[in-house]
Amino acid sequence: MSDDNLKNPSTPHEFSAYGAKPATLNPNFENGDFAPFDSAANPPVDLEACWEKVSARMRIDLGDAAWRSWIKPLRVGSLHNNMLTIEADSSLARDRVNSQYADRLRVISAAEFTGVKRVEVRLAVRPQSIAERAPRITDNDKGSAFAANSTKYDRAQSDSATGATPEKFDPLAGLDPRYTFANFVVGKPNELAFAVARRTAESEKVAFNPLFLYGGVGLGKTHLMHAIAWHIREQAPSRKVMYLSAEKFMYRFVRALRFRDTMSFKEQFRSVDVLMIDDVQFISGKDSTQEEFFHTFNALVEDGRQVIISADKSPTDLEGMEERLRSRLGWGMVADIHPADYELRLGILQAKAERAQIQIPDKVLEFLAHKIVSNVRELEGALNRIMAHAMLVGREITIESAADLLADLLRASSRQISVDAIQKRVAAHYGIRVSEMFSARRARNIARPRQVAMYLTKNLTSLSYPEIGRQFGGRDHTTVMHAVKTIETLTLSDSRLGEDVDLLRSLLSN
Ligand SMILES: Nc1ncnc2c1ncn2[C@@H]1O[C@H](COP(=O)(O)OP(=O)(O)OP(=O)(O)O)[C@@H](O)[C@H]1O
Repeated sequence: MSDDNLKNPSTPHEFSAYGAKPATLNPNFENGDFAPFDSAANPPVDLEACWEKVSARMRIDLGDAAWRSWIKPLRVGSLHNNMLTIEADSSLARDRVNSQYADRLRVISAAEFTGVKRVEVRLAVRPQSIAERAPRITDNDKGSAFAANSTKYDRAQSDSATGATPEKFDPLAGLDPRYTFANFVVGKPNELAFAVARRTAESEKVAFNPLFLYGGVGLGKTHLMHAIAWHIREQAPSRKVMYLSAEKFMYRFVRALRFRDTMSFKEQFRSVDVLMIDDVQFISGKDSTQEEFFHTFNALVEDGRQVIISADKSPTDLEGMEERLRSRLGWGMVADIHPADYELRLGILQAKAERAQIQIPDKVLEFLAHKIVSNVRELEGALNRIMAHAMLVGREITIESAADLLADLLRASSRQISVDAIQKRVAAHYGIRVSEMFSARRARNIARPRQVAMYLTKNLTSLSYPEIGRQFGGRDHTTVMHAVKTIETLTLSDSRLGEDVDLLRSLLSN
């Protein structure tokens, strides 16, 4: 869709995947076997015209940059049984739109597809794009599990990498323009990561090498990585910065092997001033990619170039990563991003609502900050839904209407159990102080409840053994493993303990 089309919605829309076809026909019907849209339930709908309106509203809503990156390349596919299919040109783009903009697309589509009683939105990859796809990488390719995190940069690289000729490589294409330091809200849980990221971006000389940022899903690692790249690009344009996901690093490496082009691969990566690799855990268990990464890493660090890495775990907890690489990754500055606390969640909501210039009452923002505790991405998703609704109905949103709109998210969120809640509940049950969960005391009346709490944490949360150890006063992961095994065994023979554990589990789960 060209920008002109937006200004003039009557201009026929270039529909490259299918050729120019009448807008009210379903392009999914091949060989001229066209059927009117949704003939059973609704009158024919001018899909192109409706989609243009949706797209135009998304443009106003998201701002030009995000719209250009993510919405503009989408095509309207079909509308069948109230299911509107929107097509992206790659699975990376589809997943990204799905995770970031689907709610807003749904609400706006429901309003703009007039004449249709109800619209559900589904995102798909344009069939032509699937056919064009390069053969998949066999080295344990994680595929779409990672696609949601990929940027347009990845998509551009991936799409251009499908041809047989060496692709033109833009090392910074597709950095998300919203991911800047200015747009990053700082609070206790992320202040260290923010400070070192800023320092690294501002330093003319290599600051910490490597800088290793880690934290759970959706807590802002990619945001900080992009912010560093933006800052360097603006302040020191002569420095050569390369940013890419570890998935893409592997992709490019495998491709270089396939085209026997490893020399130029090495040259490309070793000639940069700053190398940024996002989600490095992706290469866990991928031995040859790790080997190549190890050599690239060493070459750069030895040559005094800056390396910046992000991952979902600390270097020592990266399972499936070679020991020598894990230890190198931990050599420089390691900074973690903790889950956002209430104040930070509220701050992020306020900043985002303010930027979107949409009035949401404080009470509603506070309600969201209390209820959506999983991660910032989900928090953003919830706010987007509320803002889209506020924009559409033009009425002030209340806590009740927010709760209705977010019923599914709130249910999922309330099922999440925190270590803190487990420790408090177990301590209360056994009549000990919560602080004993972290203490070094080994007396049986303290040690056993602590083991029960570790066992429940392993069972009711997704935390790893090392992470649990840290939450229990910095204990070693082997201590946690021992505790879990002990309780598992004891509950088989000690019915009293078995009952205690069952009771606690059900109290915590409901
Ligand atoms: N402190 C913050 N201030 C503003 N926005 C934030 C903050 N933290 C996270 N976000 C936003 O939350 C969303 C998710 O962040 P991001 O993609 O950087 O997470 P991530 O840690 O890289 O996740 P993943 O592990 O899935 O790769 C982004 O839209 C980002 O802008």
